[in-house]
Amino acid sequence: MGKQDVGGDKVKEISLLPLFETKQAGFRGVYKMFASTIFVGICLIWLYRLTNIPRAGQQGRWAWFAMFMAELCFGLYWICTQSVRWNVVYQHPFKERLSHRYENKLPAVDIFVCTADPKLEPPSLVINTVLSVMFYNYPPNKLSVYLSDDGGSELTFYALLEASSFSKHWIPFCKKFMVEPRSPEAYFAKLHSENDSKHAQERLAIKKLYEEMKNRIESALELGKVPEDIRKHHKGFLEWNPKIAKQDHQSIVQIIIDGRDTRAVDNDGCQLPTLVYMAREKRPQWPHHFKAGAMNALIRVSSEISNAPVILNLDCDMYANNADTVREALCFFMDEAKGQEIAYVQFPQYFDNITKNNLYSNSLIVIYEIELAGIGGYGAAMYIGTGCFHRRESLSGMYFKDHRGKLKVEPTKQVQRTVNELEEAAKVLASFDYELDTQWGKEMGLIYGCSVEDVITGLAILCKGWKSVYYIPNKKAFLGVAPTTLNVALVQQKRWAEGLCQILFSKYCPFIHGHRKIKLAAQLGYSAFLLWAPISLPTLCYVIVPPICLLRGISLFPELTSLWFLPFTYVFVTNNTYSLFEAMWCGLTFKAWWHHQTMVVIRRTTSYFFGFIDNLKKILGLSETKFAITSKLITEDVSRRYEQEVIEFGSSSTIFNIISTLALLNLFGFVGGIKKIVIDLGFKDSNQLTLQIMICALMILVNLPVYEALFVRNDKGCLPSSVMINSIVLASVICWLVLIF
Ligand SMILES: O=c1ccn([C@@H]2O[C@H](COP(=O)(O)OP(=O)(O)O[C@H]3O[C@H](CO)[C@@H](O)[C@H](O)[C@H]3O)[C@@H](O)[C@H]2O)c(=O)[nH]1
Ligand SMILES: [Mn+2]
Repeated sequence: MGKQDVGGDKVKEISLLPLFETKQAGFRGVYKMFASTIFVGICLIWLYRLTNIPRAGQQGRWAWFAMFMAELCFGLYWICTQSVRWNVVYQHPFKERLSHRYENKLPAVDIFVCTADPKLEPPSLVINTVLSVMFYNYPPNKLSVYLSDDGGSELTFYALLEASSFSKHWIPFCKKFMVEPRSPEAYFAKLHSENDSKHAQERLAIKKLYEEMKNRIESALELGKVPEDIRKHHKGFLEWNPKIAKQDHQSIVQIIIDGRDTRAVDNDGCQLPTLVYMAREKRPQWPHHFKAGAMNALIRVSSEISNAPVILNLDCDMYANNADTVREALCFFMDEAKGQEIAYVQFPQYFDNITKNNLYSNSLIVIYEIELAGIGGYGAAMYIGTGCFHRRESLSGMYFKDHRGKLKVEPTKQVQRTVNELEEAAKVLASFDYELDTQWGKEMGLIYGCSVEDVITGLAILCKGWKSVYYIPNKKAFLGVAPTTLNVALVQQKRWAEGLCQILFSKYCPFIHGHRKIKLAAQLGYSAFLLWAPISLPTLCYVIVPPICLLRGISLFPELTSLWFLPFTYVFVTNNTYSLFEAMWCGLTFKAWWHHQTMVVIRRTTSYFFGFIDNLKKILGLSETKFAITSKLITEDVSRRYEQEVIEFGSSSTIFNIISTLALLNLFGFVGGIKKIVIDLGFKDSNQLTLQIMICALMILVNLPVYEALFVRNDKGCLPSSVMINSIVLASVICWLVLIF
């Protein structure tokens, strides 16, 4: 519509329309009523435990208390998980309105990509992410892409150089055919039907270029170094000498493409975005604070070079899938009424390599579609790392009350300074000394000392008076790589559980620090995550105590014929039916939901438990924060089993010994219980043990893949015989001890 067509009033009206809209999810009333009935059931269970305590001296008194404590914890935890379901909201940005109002006043955006290890995070993966963000539907002179390489590797640097040359072909190709996704690897992996059009021909040509580049990068990786003839072509390689190691090197900053340079153009003559390689200084004796340290160095280095008011952070494995994402995110920051107070906009983290039935339950889809949207409903969306847009001011530690005015449109451009000068200045900012005796890692930037630097930083920002938004776009904005083996998945979960629990005891505990800044319901919502590690204790109790008591014929649950039986069954059945319904609503299959049940038991009894223990150690000063990088490498053998949805155990870690022992314990308990009923009791009084036997039976069903890996499978991913022997011995000893004492 031309400007002439609309009267003055109409123009005004359009410019007053909000840039985004918040809609509440439906059926909230119905859900609240339904949840109340479960709550009544939970209270009845507690009442049953309190009114039926075995008398002193009677068998199973301690077991009874243990069950009561476990049910008390589950009940309270359930309440936390409700607060994320009462106020689920979904956001809708209007990018046309943004263009209409601000097309010539769009702010600059800095995009940070983090990588840490060329072996676990192959450079070809990293540059796919970089290439995917070099061309958004956004003015290229307003985009700057920074790669932080904590691996300090010339191989990654080399890959980035290759990517910068390739981008000159890739961007025009994407533009010409409106190609998406803009990660070449993901794009070429898609099936393309037409074969002889102009598009197809050009695709073949560019695919060849891409594959040649990938080969060069991969053979350098195999060689372990960049070939001499290539090294000669870029002065950047001079930074690497044989003495440089991952944990021991000076700071390196290289502006590979200078977006200010009018000669920095693609093959069509269009401007390219700025592209910067950074490896912050590392010395073995100094802690480097993992991703948080990298992000803080990036914040400073970028402030010297492009200083955009908005920052997007991506992990190296998470490519951009939607070219409009930047515009959509800006709708939130630039909304006239509510945009001012928004510190960050978090997108869900979807994955590209999830199997049909979500083996390992890695897609976290219910968390993304419901729980995080629920916390977002209270204006306190969680910052969960990759896929988050930040307002630079809030990320640099500014309080909301000190913040003035809108996003700056023109970044403070460094027009006069040469690339060399900028690089030298940036190197100082990326050096270790720079942070000494400053507030970086405490009050400024990402917070140090926690293995979920993101969540704790998000809370710190909210506590400074800012609000945040969680936004699920219709077309997925980013796609990443999820773990493909059980071990890697559990190590990742352990890191999360440990870090989340640490927040509970830190000064950023939402209940204390967040008091009056974050709504109570949101505080409870955060606890649903922060309590992952502690919830392992009641779970272990529920997995261990019933089978042990079965062996001795001690009854812990009401009889089938008693009315108390009802609340137990009601809570159990409705809760699980609801979770199944929720999973299916999010698009999961029944089998995926079932995998999730297996994974919940495995995670809670191992990862979360170890996370809890390591937290205690940390509190006692016995250990320090660690960060085990998630491997993004997939070997062919493993990948085949992953595709077939066969769980990959394949090593003999403590974790697998525990999983197998618990599975066997429940099997033995079940057998013992049946024997008790049939032989010892001759079916008399068997009602007393029914519920307990059912619980063991469920545990057995959930553990079927474990038995299979122990006794049936013989591929490389099965459980090694050492684990089989350990767990049989351990479970038998436990049973034997139970029976003789
Ligand atoms: O010393 C380090 C360690 C890690 N990273 C980077 O941090 C990112 C996340 O590491 P990853 O091993 O992939 O961990 P995940 O558990 O998959 O990451 C999730 O959890 C992290 C911690 O909560 C968040 O930072 C991430 O954004 C989120 O995707 C990767 O890009 C790494 O390259 C560094 O830059 N330096
Ligand atoms: Mn990751």
